[in-house]
Amino acid sequence: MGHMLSRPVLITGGGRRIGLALAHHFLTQQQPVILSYRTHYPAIDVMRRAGAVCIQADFAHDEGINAFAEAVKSHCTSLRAIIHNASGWQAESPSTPLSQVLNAMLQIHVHAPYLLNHALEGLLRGHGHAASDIIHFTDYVVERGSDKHIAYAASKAALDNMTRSFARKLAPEVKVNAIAPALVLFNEDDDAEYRQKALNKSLMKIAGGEKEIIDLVDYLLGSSYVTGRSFAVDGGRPLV
Ligand SMILES: NC(=O)C1=CN([C@@H]2O[C@H](COP(=O)(O)OP(=O)(O)OC[C@H]3O[C@@H](n4cnc5c(N)ncnc54)[C@H](OP(=O)(O)O)[C@@H]3O)[C@@H](O)[C@H]2O)C=CC1
Ligand SMILES: Nc1nc2c(c(=O)[nH]1)N=C([C@H](O)[C@@H](O)CO)CN2
Repeated sequence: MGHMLSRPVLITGGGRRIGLALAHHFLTQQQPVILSYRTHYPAIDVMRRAGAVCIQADFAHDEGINAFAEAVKSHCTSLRAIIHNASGWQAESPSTPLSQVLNAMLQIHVHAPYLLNHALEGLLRGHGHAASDIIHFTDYVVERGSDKHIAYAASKAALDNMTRSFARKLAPEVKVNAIAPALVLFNEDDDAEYRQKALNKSLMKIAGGEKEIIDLVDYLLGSSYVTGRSFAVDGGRPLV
């Protein structure tokens, strides 16, 4: 039995970028954190020293998801929130069988949230009206599709739909909402041409940055009323 945390926020994919920024934010607020990581970046050791419980997990197969759920239960008897951040942005490519792309996208964006929400429901309940939260990270492409990330967009659309299903199942103790970003962070290998093209796709012409997401997560956790909804963080992209 690991050391027991008091109502931690659970963040999947907390080893880098937005998930790591969220974990750091909550720890700074003295909010206990459990995070999953697949790759052991140096940041994981930093988070551990800061008090986070960091659990290695690969959600590529249901066995890994279910084992992670059991590991979470060994560290806490209740959860403040589950933030489903873990994701793969995989495009279709001639070198990868289509079934492999589709299975990978469904595994991380549908199997993981679906199985973890069911497995950990009991840890979210029992704390009163709107006392717990689930947040699904979807994507702007849920609205309009994507010609280059078809399986990715479809799996995020399924996650968007599950937001409403779990909101109906878990209210009023647990609120369930989605955050649908467009360009929040570039990837290191994004070249100047790609970056400029991507920036031009929104009205605001910037990448939103982690703080936009963190501030919205704080709002959702602080609400006693909002549930079953998706919140776009897209710089006005649909209006371009
Ligand atoms: N960045 C952006 O501009 C946008 C982001 N979003 C969404 O916001 C969320 C955060 O985005 P971002 O920080 O860029 O995400 P990243 O792609 O940078 O990180 C995703 C995390 O998920 C983990 N992960 C991937 N596959 C698996 C798996 N099979 N099992 C366990 N963990 C896995 C990764 O682990 P590892 O490091 O080991 O690969 C990584 O830590 C995502 O859901 C994303 O889809 C949506 C639109 C735009
Ligand atoms: N898991 C991820 N999903 C997405 C990423 C990412 O880096 N990891 N990035 C994007 C892009 O920023 C896209 O929104 C640009 O138009 C989408 N999803």
